[in-house]
Amino acid sequence: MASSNDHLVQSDDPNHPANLIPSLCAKFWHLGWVTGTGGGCSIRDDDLVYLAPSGVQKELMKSSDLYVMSLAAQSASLFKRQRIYLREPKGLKPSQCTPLFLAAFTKRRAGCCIHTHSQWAVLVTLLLESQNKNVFEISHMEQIKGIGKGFEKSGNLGYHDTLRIPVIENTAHEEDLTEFLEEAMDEYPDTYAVLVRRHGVYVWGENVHKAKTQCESLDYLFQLAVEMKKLGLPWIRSPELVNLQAQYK
Ligand SMILES: CSC[C@@H](O)[C@@H](O)C(=O)COP(=O)(O)O
Ligand SMILES: [Zn+2]
Repeated sequence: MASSNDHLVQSDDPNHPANLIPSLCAKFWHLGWVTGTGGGCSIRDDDLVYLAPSGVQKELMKSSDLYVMSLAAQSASLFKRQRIYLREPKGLKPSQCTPLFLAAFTKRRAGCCIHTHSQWAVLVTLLLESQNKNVFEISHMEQIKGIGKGFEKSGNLGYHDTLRIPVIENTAHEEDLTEFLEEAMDEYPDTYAVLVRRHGVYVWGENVHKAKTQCESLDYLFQLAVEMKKLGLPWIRSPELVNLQAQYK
């Protein structure tokens, strides 16, 4: 089966998922999102899901290293943990993030899901841990407008909206995060991301462009939040300040 379906990862089109995953991961490595083999990215093109191998240097991946599966065949399988691949590269194992990426594809019909080990995301989860909180909230920041309003909703959040990103606790094995990620999606149906304590973040979007720009906007906001905390500035603008602004309108 493996070699017969090599055509699934062979294309001259730079926007083909099999070419995009390696090129995106190479870019993400420079941002510190996928260093030391951590993190990754998966793309769904209609029923086909493209996945990276596990434990490889994600910035050095080639299209021939990728796994391909049918999403429908996956959901139809009686044995959810048994995965059927249309294409499997030799001598590699599929990413441990696979069930988490599949959750974004099946529960939110995402076209792309990115997992980063960004230190900004990790630091935000640590700051929230010290406050006993399991949701990141920030308001009145222009970059919030880079995040969509939610699943099956059109348009993006506005400047006056509060962005909320749930946090789940880390587990010893990546795949054990799946049930908690799914629970967070149910509790926050409009979220496009879930932070993982002391680990990183999963971000998705309806297509590659949206997943990438939302991940960039969130990383920007996580970094900003860490710097604000250092300066003693609150993440939610206080009502007093809102009143003060209204006074001088
Ligand atoms: C530095 S090891 C990180 C892994 O355990 C995991 O968290 C991860 O993000 C990547 O898993 P992988 O199976 O290599 O795709
Ligand atoms: Zn990870």
